[in-house]
Amino acid sequence: MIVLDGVTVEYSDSVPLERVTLELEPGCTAVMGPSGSGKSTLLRIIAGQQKPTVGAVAIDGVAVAAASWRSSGDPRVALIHQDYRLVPFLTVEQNLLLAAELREVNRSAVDVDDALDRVGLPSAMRSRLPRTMSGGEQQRVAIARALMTGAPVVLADEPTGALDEGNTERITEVLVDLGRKERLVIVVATHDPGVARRMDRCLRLIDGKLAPAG
Ligand SMILES: Nc1ncnc2c1ncn2[C@@H]1O[C@H](COP(=O)(O)OP(=O)(O)OP(=O)(O)O)[C@@H](O)[C@H]1O
Repeated sequence: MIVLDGVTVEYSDSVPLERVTLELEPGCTAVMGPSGSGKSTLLRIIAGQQKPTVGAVAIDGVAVAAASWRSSGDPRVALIHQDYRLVPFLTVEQNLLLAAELREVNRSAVDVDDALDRVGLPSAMRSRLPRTMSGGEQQRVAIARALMTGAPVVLADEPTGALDEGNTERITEVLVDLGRKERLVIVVATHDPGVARRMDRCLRLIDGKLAPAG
């Protein structure tokens, strides 16, 4: 379980998160809120990519590790972006293996076909370059890359923001399955009410504060 305790993020001219306290269980949580309400900041804080000004974040009782010269954040968390961020000159397989290597995943746990299968892509796609794939396929590769790390927490920042309706549906389905069937903690920042409805729970941020549930 992820616990945020009184998390505030403050810059000289803005306060993107203010005293946010919440618990996130395995399953799917949507985070909605207007542009600038702090959704991406919240995901970066959970991933350890940014330190709160005040407050604490822990996963299963252990404080989230901050990014350092060796890592981009806590190894228990994988972050997926709207624009996929695949390495363009590497094949699908190489993109996935690179993620496992950077996270120092045990070789016996590295299984490219399994990761592709879990996001509904055929193993024949292993040798494709990202530019030869549709946006929806690339986003599925980005999710498979997150799975390669073995992280029990997968955060997705607007994962369907650049996709059409059909691909939005497919990506949402993949994330929902990972939360419900595999019991990963899935947190999805989204502007799409249709995506949020599919999740188990929806949080709302307004000006950096958590809106009351309901
Ligand atoms: N490094 C920074 N320095 C100053 N202000 C920042 C910084 N990073 C974010 N902010 C501010 O924090 C606020 C929240 O930004 P954030 O990206 O978390 O919002 P968001 O809800 O994800 O927005 P969107 O839906 O448009 O992606 C914004 O007002 C933004 O300008």
